[in-house]
Amino acid sequence: MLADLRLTDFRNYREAEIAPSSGLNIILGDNGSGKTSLLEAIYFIGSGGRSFRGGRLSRLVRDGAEAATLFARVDHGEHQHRLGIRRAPSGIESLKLNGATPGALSDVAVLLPVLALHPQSVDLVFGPSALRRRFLDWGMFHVEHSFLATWKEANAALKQRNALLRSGRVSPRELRYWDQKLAASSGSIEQLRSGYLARLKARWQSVLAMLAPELKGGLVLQTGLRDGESYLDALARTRDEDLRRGFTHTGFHRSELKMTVGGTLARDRVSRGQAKILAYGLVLAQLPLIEEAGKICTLLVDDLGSELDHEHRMTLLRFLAAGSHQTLITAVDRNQLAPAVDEKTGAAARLFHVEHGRVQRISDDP
Ligand SMILES: Nc1ncnc2c1ncn2[C@@H]1O[C@H](COP(=O)(O)OP(=O)(O)OP(=O)(O)O)[C@@H](O)[C@H]1O
Repeated sequence: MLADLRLTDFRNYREAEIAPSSGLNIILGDNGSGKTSLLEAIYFIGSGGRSFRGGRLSRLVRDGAEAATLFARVDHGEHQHRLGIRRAPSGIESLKLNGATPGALSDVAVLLPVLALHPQSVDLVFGPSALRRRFLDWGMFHVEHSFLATWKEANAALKQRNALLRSGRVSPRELRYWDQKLAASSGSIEQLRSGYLARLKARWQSVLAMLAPELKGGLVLQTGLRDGESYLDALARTRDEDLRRGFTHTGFHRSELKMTVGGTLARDRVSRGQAKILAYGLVLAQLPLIEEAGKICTLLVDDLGSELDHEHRMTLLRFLAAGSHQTLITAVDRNQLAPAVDEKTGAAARLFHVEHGRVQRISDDP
């Protein structure tokens, strides 16, 4: 959970600080004031250097500045950690965790599980399978201890196998070696994925039952393996094509997470508003799974209103306001959140106002 964040030269912020509460936080401000950028900065830390906005990451650095820096204090279990990231237009320049340099961005990201609801969330429905697979893997990264090591192993085997395929001098013995490595780690990942997916799907369906009971959602993981086929068999089957194209066509990296509604592929059937509910439901379904693993999620909610009708928006807001996780919601004004975030729930929220890249706390909340 985020205790506080100081950002320098990030988007339109020259220098700003925010200390959100552990519950509901509302960030108010006019169009273009910097609300999304604030959420984006938090997401950047928790996602290991990504943005939910799309576009070039070099644009995160304020115009004319050399680099953006983010310093955060993060409560994780009993401990508080200090995280620091400096990002130049060309890439991450330095990374600090409690004053030392961590081995990888994932060492920082694991301390701050962030989930975001935002206009591009619909990509989880309409976008390529890789996005849904990454989303599923994000949950496992936080929940399954063995996932990261297995995933790194699988990735390394995949890279080596692809390099060998492209080398033009393929030794059958070496190829068999990488087949075995890739098959074993792909099998372990799929096993973890299917266990996690069963739990995620159950949660998703109960969130949907509350948000939009007319949407009967289904999620299926397709590995591309034929009936009774192992990964090793499949790698042998696609070997000739792999050699021809210099690329591995079978493995953990090719699994498809299919989303259906009423038995039809969701992306061919639903409206944009419905897609938003399906996608938001999927994001919200991760929250309890992360919490069951003893972690507290930070949920970032940007521009909730767009494309949702009043009733769906209010149901969603009530759900968010009642949650036990740390939530930051942006809005142009408070009326957008009323009556779901009413006087009672609103009084428990911490309010911030953003103007021209400056953040000001405007409530004396708990
Ligand atoms: N690299 C950058 N340097 C300086 N300013 C930037 C940079 N990138 C974006 N901006 C500006 O930052 C401002 C804040 O954008 P942001 O999307 O955070 O606003 P917002 O408050 O979420 O707006 P809205 O309510 O319209 O969604 C915009 O005016 C944008 O043009």
